[in-house]
Amino acid sequence: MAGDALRVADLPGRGRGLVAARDILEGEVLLSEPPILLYPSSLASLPSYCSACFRCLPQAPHAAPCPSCRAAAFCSPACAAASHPRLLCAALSRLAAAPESHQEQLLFLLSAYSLQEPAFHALLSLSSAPQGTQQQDAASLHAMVSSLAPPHMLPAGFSPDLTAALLSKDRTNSFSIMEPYRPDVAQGLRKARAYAVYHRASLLNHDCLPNACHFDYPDRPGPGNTDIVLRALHGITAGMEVRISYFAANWRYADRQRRLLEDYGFRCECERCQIESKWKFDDDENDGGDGDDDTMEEEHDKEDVGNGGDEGMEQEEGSDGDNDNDDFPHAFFFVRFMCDREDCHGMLAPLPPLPSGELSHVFECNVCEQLKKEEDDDETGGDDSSMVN
Ligand SMILES: C[S@@+](CC[C@H](N)C(=O)[O-])C[C@H]1O[C@@H](n2cnc3c(N)ncnc32)[C@H](O)[C@@H]1O
Repeated sequence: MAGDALRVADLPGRGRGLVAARDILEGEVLLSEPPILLYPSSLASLPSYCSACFRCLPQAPHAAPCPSCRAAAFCSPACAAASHPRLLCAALSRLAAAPESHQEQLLFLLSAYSLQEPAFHALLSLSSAPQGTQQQDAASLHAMVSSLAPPHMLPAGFSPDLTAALLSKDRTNSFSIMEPYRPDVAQGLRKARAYAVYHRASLLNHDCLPNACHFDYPDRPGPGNTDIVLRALHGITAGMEVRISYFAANWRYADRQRRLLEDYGFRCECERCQIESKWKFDDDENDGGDGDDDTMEEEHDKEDVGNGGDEGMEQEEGSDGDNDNDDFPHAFFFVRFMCDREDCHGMLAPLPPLPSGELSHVFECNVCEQLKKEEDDDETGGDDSSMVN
């Protein structure tokens, strides 16, 4: 049972995290949960995605504009009835006049201040981002929310301090729900359609060699299309922490460290970082871009907990002839778990085991959704695989 797989634990040096409550099989679904907060990534994304479920909107006249704000649109009568955050709806028509650099945070704040209990409390209980320049904008963002939202709709407790506290939750705990993968769009140019915060998934800590990865299926039919689904990459022993990578796992050492320090406030000392910190690089390569795709984070610029950039491991490996195989003991991880489709940089997780416990040899990419069949491994662990679709 997916619900039995994880428990929350306090972990030295990492705050809370999710730990395997029992032995876990590779491919198992560890978590499947709806967001506590879901909000559009930008004003520009509104015409493309349903403002309730964030599926791609059908062409006019099948998309129904929100009767209140006329700026958002819904894909079905059910989504129109579900509507979208009430403060956001009330403010949306005037949001375009706000400075573009603040619009994303205003979308977050207006959506967060629309939350009811217990979701609002759950959001506030998440860990806070490190203090940074974005936090210095809290006072001006608070004033903008005050001017955009009708006073009678503002919740009890609305204050500059509460606004600052909310902002500190966003960057560290949000996942991007990305635009659909398209082979003709470079990974670094793909944008988020929405951001989501989760009660349990936002407790996942980072590892540069993760043992799990998450999937989104925003365009799948039926309910639960914005649920996050967490799957084990390989077997996990009871008591071990379950961790994901906060960005594409093939980012270079310096880029990973920079992102984790600036946006998540910690220095990664995982086994892989300890080895790669000893690698030698040309200065220009280690000073390279941060692989930001974001929004992502890419967000473009927002960091989020779970999507990545576009820097390739090949660049890292090839950068220095001194790094031989003894220095790179994790090669098999990348062969087995990184999608090799051009410009994808997704992670491959095995499909869930059969009810009998039989493990799957088919892997699914969490970015391009490609299925890849792993044939029986040869003794060298070579990449003996073929595409299923
Ligand atoms: C999405 S939250 C994860 C849950 C968080 N540990 C908590 O207590 O709520 C991200 C934050 O967890 C911490 N964190 C995540 N991975 C870590 C790691 N590998 N080492 C140290 N701290 C980590 C950092 O403070 C980071 O900003």
